[in-house]
Amino acid sequence: MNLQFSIPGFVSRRYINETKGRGLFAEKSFEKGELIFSERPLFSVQHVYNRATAWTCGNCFKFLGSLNKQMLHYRKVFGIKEASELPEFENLFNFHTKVYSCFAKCGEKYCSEECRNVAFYSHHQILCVGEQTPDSNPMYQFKKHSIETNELFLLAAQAIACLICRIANDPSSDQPTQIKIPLTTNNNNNNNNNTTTTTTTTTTTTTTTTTTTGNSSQDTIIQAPLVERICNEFFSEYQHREWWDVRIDGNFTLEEAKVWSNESLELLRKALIPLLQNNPKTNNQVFIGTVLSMEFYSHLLGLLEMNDNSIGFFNPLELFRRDINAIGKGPFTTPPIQKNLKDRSNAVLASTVDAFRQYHNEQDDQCDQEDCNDHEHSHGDSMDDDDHHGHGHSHGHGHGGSHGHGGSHDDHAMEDNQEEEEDDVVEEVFPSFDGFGIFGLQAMVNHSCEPNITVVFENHDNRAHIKATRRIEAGEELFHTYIEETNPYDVRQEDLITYGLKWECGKCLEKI
Ligand SMILES: C[S@@+](CC[C@H](N)C(=O)[O-])C[C@H]1O[C@@H](n2cnc3c(N)ncnc32)[C@H](O)[C@@H]1O
Repeated sequence: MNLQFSIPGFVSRRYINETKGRGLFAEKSFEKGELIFSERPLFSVQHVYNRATAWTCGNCFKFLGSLNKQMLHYRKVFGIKEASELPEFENLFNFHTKVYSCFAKCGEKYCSEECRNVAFYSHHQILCVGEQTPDSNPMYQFKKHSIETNELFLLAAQAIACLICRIANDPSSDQPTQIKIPLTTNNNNNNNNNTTTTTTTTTTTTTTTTTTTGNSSQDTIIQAPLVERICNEFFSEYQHREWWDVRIDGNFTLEEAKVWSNESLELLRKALIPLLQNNPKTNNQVFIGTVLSMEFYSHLLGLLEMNDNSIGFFNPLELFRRDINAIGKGPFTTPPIQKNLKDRSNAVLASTVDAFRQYHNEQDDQCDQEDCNDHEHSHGDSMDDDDHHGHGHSHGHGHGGSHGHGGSHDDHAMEDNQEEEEDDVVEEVFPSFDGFGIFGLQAMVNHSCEPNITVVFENHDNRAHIKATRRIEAGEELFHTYIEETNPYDVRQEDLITYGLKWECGKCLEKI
């Protein structure tokens, strides 16, 4: 995790004021459509609901295999026994990756050895449940609980696992020192001066006793300057509050958030404590007590909730299906494919297309029955070729949609989507990848209902590309939208309440 707060000559982070905190600013002018910067997430996960129906690499999220392998995978998911394959021909959306299994055969797949290694050594070795794990396994229980309550716990576990891996692998981490972890609320910390209006957790290895200061912070013991650096860089650099102070909306109550967090942390402790005690680098009571405390966990969840971004891009099979049938406005194969190839391809795809259509109908019925406002992951109608804004997603039950900070789906998003006709929507049969994560620089971008940037995933992997939606002058602040900015004023204000603030961009001031 290398935090980066500027790209010299392109963008830099600046402190604005107490209300807004910091923002990201252009250091040079950018033309409409120009790439401002690209970045990979620090932590990221695929939405659970999306896992069976978007078969992607567990590290970079690229769709796995090839068009044919994708199709065979979904046939297996739906129990379709058919052997026909797509004909070979040059297609814009054709691709080939290898498929590697996790070392421990837990079911996770990767597109390359490099992706498998990166995921395993950065966090997966801590979170992997292996093959044929009994239901009683605490990590299995933790994951099950996250799926049933809130997927944000999965992202938090990944962040904690990354921290543990870094400590465990750092050669200097057995040199104890005094450290301060700014866990308490920080909203408006200055750019370089990371002062918080808070008390901090002070640690020393000279004693194992814990004392309480006048401000209820604890003197605790943690080893290693590395722990300090990691915690400081993370907690000082991003806004955070306790999770239940960040976003409680119609999807879950404050009480639920507290109960779930307690249950979740208890399971995580059961899973991780034996592991931490087994490694001399991490076997420190105070370290364990701190990173697995409710104070740490609730702030970590709050930090993730306040700073996450959605990640989404099309399934190449869907692009292929649209391409051969000239559906939507995407780039089509040139020259157009011959009719016999098109017919053959459609015939091969037919059973999987039918199975997905039925699946989407069942999902929609279930949503209707449950009167659920959680499943913004619409399969289709909101997904036309040009506008993938607001492809909201839920972080499991009750997380209720992402902050939706940007997250246009792919390279078609830069077209003039404002001019898109309301009814010009294209059915999405093969589901897109849908996930969320924390991006170091994007997390510094503030909201406006008149954004000047958009986020696209044009490589069809987790690398976010930030592009200008209009000409941006040097020195201007970059804004993206956390909500569906095309909604009317009242709806936007309602949506913004979940962020605990009222925004006053030009559009809102004029009540447009
Ligand atoms: C993803 S962070 C953006 C970076 C943040 N300003 C910082 O200093 O770390 C989101 C938080 O920034 C603040 N924020 C974002 N846009 C804002 C705006 N237009 N006006 C005021 N505060 C804003 C809110 O506190 C929000 O919860």
